[in-house]
Amino acid sequence: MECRQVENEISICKMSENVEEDEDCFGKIVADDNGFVLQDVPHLTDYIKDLSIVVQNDGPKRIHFRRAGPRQQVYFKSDEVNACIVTCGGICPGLNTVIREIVCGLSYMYNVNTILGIKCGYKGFYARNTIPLTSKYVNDIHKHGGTILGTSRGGHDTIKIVDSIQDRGINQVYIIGGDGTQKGASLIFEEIRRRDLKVSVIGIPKTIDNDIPVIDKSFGFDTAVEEAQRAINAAHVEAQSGENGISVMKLMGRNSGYIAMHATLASRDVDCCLIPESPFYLEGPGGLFEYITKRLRENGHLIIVVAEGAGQELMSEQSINMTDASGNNLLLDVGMWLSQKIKEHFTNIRKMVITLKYIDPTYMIRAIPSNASDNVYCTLLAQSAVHGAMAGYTGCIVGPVNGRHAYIPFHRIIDTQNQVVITDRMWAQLLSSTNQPSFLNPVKKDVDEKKVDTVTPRLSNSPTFNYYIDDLKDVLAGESLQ
Ligand SMILES: Nc1ncnc2c1ncn2[C@@H]1O[C@H](COP(=O)(O)OP(=O)(O)OP(=O)(O)O)[C@@H](O)[C@H]1O
Ligand SMILES: O=P(O)(O)OC[C@H]1O[C@](O)(CO)[C@@H](O)[C@@H]1O
Ligand SMILES: [Mg+2]
Repeated sequence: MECRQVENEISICKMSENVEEDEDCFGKIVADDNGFVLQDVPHLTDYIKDLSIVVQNDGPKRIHFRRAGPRQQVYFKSDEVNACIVTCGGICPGLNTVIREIVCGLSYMYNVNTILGIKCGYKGFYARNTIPLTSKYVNDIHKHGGTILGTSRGGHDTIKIVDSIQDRGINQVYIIGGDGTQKGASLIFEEIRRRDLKVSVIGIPKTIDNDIPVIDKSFGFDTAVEEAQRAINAAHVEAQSGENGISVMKLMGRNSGYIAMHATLASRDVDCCLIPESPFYLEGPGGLFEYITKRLRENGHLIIVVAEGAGQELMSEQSINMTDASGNNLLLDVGMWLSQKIKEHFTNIRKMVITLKYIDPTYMIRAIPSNASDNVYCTLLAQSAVHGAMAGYTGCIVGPVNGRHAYIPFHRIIDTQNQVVITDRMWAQLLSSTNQPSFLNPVKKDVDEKKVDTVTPRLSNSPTFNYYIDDLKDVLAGESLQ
């Protein structure tokens, strides 16, 4: 019997003989037809035969995903593989690491030598030259921010892209990008499938906003939060040194306030964190101005971190209704607007002396190379992607779900966005740590009611809790028990 310990918890064994059930002291071993065995734990019903079930939950079954990793069955010969890699959307720490590790993974683990870099995002498939990628070429790229391939927004034309894939004889497509990119990847996969092409399409989710659902977190997020600490430190020094010092700092987060929330919790110097998921108001009891007054009185200074997507509904007078090339709404500068409103209120109306500094490190936190933990994470993602493509999986992204790397079908992640759930524990912890108002019970609202409908839904259920990796399925060499 060949046994293997998986992550210190689960012993999965492959039997050379067909053992159906066995007793091991007080443990149980149960085998299935494929030769996989479950090292089960004792249960009361093993020895109390008439034990009755008190609650029987017949609700819908939980969703499981196929675990990522190497497989016994590989569907591509090394010299047959013609792979390509493309990066799309905004930049993010770790892009180059993922590129490097896909190239090295293909080359070292599967002896693949034909890998093309597609230049400048989706439009590069039909409008640009390609870059031949080798392990030597990518050797040092993880030490640099950005993407060596270049990236872009817009320009997704499914037919032209798939024509180009077909014309070039590409049979593995690695697509690194955020929510928009993965929507585009899903369309490419569908067209490839419609044409019956032997082409694996694997997405590697990228976004510092951490807004991709299902996965635990996206790469680059940790690095961005860490870099934000440097800016918060500067904001703190400025605020501490000025008379009634107020620092307003804007961080990225179009629809999701994860960076702002984590940067606030990590720093302990931030007095107030404003995110898109939690509408706020300025005037009146429980409002931001009242809180600023209180903090200045107590502490002499204060730091506000605001996610770029927060408070958009408050800036009705400046509405621009414009989109970028990918169709994303262009946001108004909430940091600038908020700074102006605070100045007006305290200087003009309250006749107070304040020293306000507006700090905008938004691009600085995403233009850097990934930190150590993101590097490890990027490597695991890239290797999972390579194993998946070589094993013939397609139409999916790779990513960790409840701590285990998995293959997740595109359709699971493209219809929703991951957002901070303000009724969840983490936001509650942030409110307790900053002591800021929750803004949940406004006496006076500044919100332009007409605009509220146009903003992203505020409360969503955290989808992560509903997803599990089934340890029994697909753990060893990729064969499912079912
Ligand atoms: N619904 C869609 N269908 C097809 N392609 C899309 C779609 N949305 C976006 N894309 C394409 O995906 C690419 C990147 O999209 P986008 O600019 O929205 O960035 P993203 O991948 O969401 O990354 P991020 O927002 O984190 O920077 C663009 O080339 C865009 O044309
Ligand atoms: O200015 P750009 O490059 O369009 O990117 C800005 C956007 O990119 C993101 O960082 C996502 O990548 C958002 O937070 C932000 O709104
Ligand atoms: Mg996006």
